[in-house]
Amino acid sequence: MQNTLLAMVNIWKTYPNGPVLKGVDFTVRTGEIHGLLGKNGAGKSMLMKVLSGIVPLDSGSIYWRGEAMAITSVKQAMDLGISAVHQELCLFPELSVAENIMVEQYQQRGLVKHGIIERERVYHEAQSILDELHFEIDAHGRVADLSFAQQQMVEIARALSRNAELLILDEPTTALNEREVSYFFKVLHKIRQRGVAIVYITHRLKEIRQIADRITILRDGVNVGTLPVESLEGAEIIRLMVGEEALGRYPKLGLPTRNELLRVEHLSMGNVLSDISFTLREGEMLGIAGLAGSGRTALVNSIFGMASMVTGKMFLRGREVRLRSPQQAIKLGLAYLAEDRVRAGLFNNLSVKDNISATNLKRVTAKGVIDIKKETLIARGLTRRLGIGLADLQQRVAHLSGGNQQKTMVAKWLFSGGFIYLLDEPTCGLDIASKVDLYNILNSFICGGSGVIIISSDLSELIGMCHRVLVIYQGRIAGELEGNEISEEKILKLASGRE
Ligand SMILES: Nc1ncnc2c1ncn2[C@@H]1O[C@H](COP(=O)(O)OP(=O)(O)OP(=O)(O)O)[C@@H](O)[C@H]1O
Repeated sequence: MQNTLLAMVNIWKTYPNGPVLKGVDFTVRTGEIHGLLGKNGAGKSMLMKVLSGIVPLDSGSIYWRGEAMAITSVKQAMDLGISAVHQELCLFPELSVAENIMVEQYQQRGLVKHGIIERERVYHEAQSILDELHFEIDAHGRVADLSFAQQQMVEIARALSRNAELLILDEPTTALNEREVSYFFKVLHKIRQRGVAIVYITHRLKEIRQIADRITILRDGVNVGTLPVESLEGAEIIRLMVGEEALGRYPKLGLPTRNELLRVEHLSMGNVLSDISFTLREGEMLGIAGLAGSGRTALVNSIFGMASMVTGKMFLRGREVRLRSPQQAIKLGLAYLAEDRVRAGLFNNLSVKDNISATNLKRVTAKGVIDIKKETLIARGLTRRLGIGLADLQQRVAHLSGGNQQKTMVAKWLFSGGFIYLLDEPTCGLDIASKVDLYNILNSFICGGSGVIIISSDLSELIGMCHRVLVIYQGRIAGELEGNEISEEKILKLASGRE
């Protein structure tokens, strides 16, 4: 086992609903970046929870540097040198960067003298850790004032300051823009050069190709392959993840466009949006592209009645409307899947069924009483169509995998029964098969005469699925592309103000 830092052997974990990890073997070598892939619910996060001491295993063995270890707590995992950075960061926003990095190590590093914390030394030590990693972050700054990407760096600095030898990163680039991702990758390379191993969980195959040395693919709680990244074609990875040949990734429909559903005229909002005009027709999927901060999200917020100081006109099926609240928007047939939904829009302690029906109880209520049969039937139909892996509809949302929580959020809005769907980054966190499921559901909506607006930073998704794409640059429509004109090059040119 030369060079092997970690070996997890025959790991089992079962919940009342059934086994989640079924005898998984998993190894990590010193100083490698190891991609961990698999469909939503395959067991990736669970395997890492076992490794980082959050969840106890039922049976199996863990070897650390060749020695058998029973990892029974997060502290013990950290003491060994195993640190996880989760998607929901665990920082104190009101404290400084230095305090966040050092807070657990004051005693250990001798930073407390006569009961008083030596602030200057705290800042100095934290700054030298940040500088050594080439993170351009001021240790005096308040965490709440940093971007998400910078906060992630602070978490990583904190983990490395505790001498982590294995860093677990769970979908670390989800909230980063392209520039931040390329900076982040440089950081990961530097960390690897220090001999630290990284387990990198993601659904983005392109990233895996760029960054990983080896990959492991989990399917339904089983390791179906650990291989060097260059030995596998993308299609082969997908086949291993999904267990079958992947069907067409973008099932775009070419429907004849019909009546106008939505018309926006000269919409402006402070200095965020300026003179935006466009239409959406029945049977159409309209993409909105633009860099982070270009005004993409502000645009859909203002259409959904969530923004103030909006000027201009809006027409639904030819009739002028003034939307002043999301409630009013929902009533008139708009549905909005917001970008910041990650778990925030779900009631964690309620069942999947209750979460789905919460947006439109009227649809399942007769004479003031909820028709449970109808509610169950619709919820079951939606969870099946979206492929939400769950034992039963009563399962609490808190116990779903991240991707399945995401799909529940989508199901919830689909249930609301609108005819104009505003979707902000709808496939973020979904595996490849689930993305296709979602596209097919959207197709069924446009076939039924609805219209869909998708904001996405995934350009191949926009190119693959949309009939038209509006590109926003600094709050204005920089250009509109249609049919074969829609290409990555053109979108990027318009989005960066170069055309
Ligand atoms: N506390 C729990 N109780 C019961 N089942 C659970 C619990 N936590 C997770 N599970 C189940 O374990 C399975 C694996 O979940 P896990 O979070 O590891 O998936 P994942 O591969 O990380 O997926 P994703 O890509 O969606 O994040 C899922 O079916 C999930 O519902």
